Amino acid sequence: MTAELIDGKAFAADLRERVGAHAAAFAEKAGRKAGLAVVLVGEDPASDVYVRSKGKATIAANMESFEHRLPADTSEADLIAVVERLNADPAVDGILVQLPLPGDLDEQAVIAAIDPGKDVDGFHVESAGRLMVGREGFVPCTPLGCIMLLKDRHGDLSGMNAVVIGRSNIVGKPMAQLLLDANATVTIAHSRTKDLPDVVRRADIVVAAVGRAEMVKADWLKPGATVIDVGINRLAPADGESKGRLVGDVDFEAAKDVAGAITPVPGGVGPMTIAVLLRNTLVAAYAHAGIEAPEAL
Ligand SMILES: Nc1nc(=O)c2c([nH]1)NC[C@@H]1CN(c3ccc(C(=O)N[C@@H](CCC(=O)O)C(=O)O)cc3)C=[N+]21
Ligand SMILES: [Mg+2]
Repeated sequence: MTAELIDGKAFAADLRERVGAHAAAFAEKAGRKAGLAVVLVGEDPASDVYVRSKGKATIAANMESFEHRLPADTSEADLIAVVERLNADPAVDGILVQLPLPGDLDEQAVIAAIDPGKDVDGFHVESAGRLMVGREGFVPCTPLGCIMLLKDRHGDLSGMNAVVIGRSNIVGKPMAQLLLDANATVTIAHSRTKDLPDVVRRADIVVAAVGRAEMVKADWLKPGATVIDVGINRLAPADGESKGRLVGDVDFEAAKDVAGAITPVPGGVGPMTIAVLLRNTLVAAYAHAGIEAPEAL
């Protein structure tokens, strides 16, 4: 191993600690805690574990957690009615509707119903538009967490070559925009990109967000590159395992001997996502209370 490990878990713990202290100060000033509502439709066990860990993290950060669990056969109208109630609820500062939604519920229609001032996931078109034109707004938690890790390591990203692999609305596209805002030279690669290994080899910064286990190989990397692995893929259980291993989109075992720095999976980007969600919720709370948010947030 020659790469430095980028300890997202430790960075996230630090961020949560800071947010928790500011959230306590907020509660003093505002006379109420900041509140995050999470809506989970259906009974996917992985989502359930994840929603519960978010609830715990919210409470640990001195905020209020509201969970709404709805049956898998909930209609779009009923789901939107729940979102509208949360929009109107003054105890709720942030609303997260857990994706993916089951069945043929229209995710875009549901997200569009969220008050953009409570859109702590940053998935609303208003938030996406604000990010694109450089106006203040909520930025999706995963890419914001990634850019925090990159700025922590490199300080200034000006002129660096960044390659984002993946073009989703929730990671790839906002990630590219944040890198561009930091004056990196940005390439977005995807499933139709020609000569992907050669494209990745030019990168000083690689952000892998494709959702394919260990797809990015060590010999695709420029020696010394910084690698941010957004993927969280569960492998099939090997002999004697009850649960498969969790791996990223990068072949970590080989890549760690070529990269300059790399995030592990687990313990890299995943924990940052939750910490940033809490941070966004507290920013929303300050705005709702009409109190200026501390600079450090
Ligand atoms: N509206 C919405 N917003 C989301 O942000 C959202 C979502 N829906 N749906 C599901 C995905 C997934 N996601 C994760 C966040 C943290 C970890 C995380 O903390 N992972 C740990 C380990 C997890 C484990 O051990 O299973 C890690 O990477 O170290 C994972 C996954 C947020 N998502
Ligand atoms: Mg995410």
